[in-house]
Amino acid sequence: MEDLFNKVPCRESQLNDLFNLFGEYDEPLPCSLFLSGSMGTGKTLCLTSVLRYLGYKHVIIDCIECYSPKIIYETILSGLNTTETDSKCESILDFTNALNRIELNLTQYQPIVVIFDRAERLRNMDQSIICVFLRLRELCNLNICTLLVTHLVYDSFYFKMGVREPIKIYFPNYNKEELFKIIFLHQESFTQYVLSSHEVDKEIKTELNKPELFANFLNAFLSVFYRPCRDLIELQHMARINFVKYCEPIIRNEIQAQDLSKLWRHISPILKTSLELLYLRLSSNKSYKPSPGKENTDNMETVNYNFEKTLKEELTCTKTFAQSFELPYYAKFLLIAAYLASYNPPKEDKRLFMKNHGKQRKRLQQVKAKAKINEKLNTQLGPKVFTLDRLLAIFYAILEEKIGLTSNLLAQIATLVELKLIAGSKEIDLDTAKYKCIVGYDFISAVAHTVSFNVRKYLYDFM
Ligand SMILES: Nc1ncnc2c1ncn2[C@@H]1O[C@H](COP(=O)(O)OP(=O)(O)OP(=O)(O)O)[C@@H](O)[C@H]1O
Repeated sequence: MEDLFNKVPCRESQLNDLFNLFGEYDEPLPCSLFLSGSMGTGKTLCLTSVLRYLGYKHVIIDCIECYSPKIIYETILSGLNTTETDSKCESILDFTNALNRIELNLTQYQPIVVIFDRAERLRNMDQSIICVFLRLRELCNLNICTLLVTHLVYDSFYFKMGVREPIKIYFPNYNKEELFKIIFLHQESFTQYVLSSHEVDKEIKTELNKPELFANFLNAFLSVFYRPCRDLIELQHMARINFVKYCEPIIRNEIQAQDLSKLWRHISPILKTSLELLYLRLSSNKSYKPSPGKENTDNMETVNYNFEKTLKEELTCTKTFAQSFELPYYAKFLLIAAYLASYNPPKEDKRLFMKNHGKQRKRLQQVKAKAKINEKLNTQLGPKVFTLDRLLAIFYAILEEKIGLTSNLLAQIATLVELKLIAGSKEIDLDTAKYKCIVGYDFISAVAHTVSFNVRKYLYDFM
């Protein structure tokens, strides 16, 4: 058991609670438990470690994957390895009947734990379902315990009646010392990660393997990252990236592993820059490499500067900016439609967006006129105003699938206005609303790229 407590540090009280509640093999389990705490606070880890240690039968239901009651019932039954898996289980009655039938196959007091991970999703289902799960013990004769695991507090689960209050266990966020202790557990894997991407001689390898080096780095790292981020998973990810950078001057023999102040001066600007990348998970292919000839310490600042510049460029480039909005699928098409409406003359819409638009005769006058206009491209003249019905017409023309005009769709136009990607009124009025798309070509082509749409093909300027 000591081994388990060492593997899951800083969670002694929660582990003890779980051990006490689950008790001995032949003792009755509590009816239901409620585990809450922010993401990455070790809820799943503690629970699975305890259950594995005790050897209790358990089924984990991910409420995102099991999105309907039927799938939940069937996953529980198949998780219990019963012969009932083939039979259909459509309702609560079928489910409890099936549980009562399997009872015969199990030893009478065999403990069974059913875990609902991301249990907040259960709130979207019929209220009776969650009530049934919370008092499953009473509905069948099994020694069964239901466990809800969620990042919400208990008060966010509204029940009307018929609920037996579960026993609650709270997982608070880790403080700085605890985060240090947990990340430090994986010191070896961090060092292996550095060694896997660099060739180093034996002497340096010994230096890199020293726990003191990693401890020093982690202290420096947490002094910068602890304030803006408490998420263990993100911290581990950022620490992994930055530890490589911390070790690089040591590998290049530019800084001694013991020279803490030089190492701090080297890593502190890099840490500050990578703070801006928290949660972004940008591609790390552009990681900086010193160009040949820049191998002494004097050039280190230039290297750092270049690295910062690359990161800043990546952050400020239009593509990253466009993607950072994370627009939904139809909103992207609405924005593209708005761009096309702003930069194409309305009289060309028929030719651009309709399949059978008929032939257009080219009169000399027209050719001349076009040549004249082309001197000033629409895309350079700035956006023109368009009406809502024109926007919707273009939207439906460029969208291959046919979807209904719902209030959801119209609300997305209001969102685009709110995000300042389109200028206009937030009130959607088919008769009077006028809009203007205010994003540039680079932005729209980055957005269009994500939905595999070629904007150039539909722009009058490029015809
Ligand atoms: N005390 C700890 N000791 C060691 N590792 C930990 C500890 N707490 C969390 N972790 C690690 O953090 C990661 C996330 O933990 P876990 O999945 O248990 O969190 P969670 O609270 O269940 O998160 P979520 O709500 O997102 O499911 C895992 O990789 C786990 O190993």
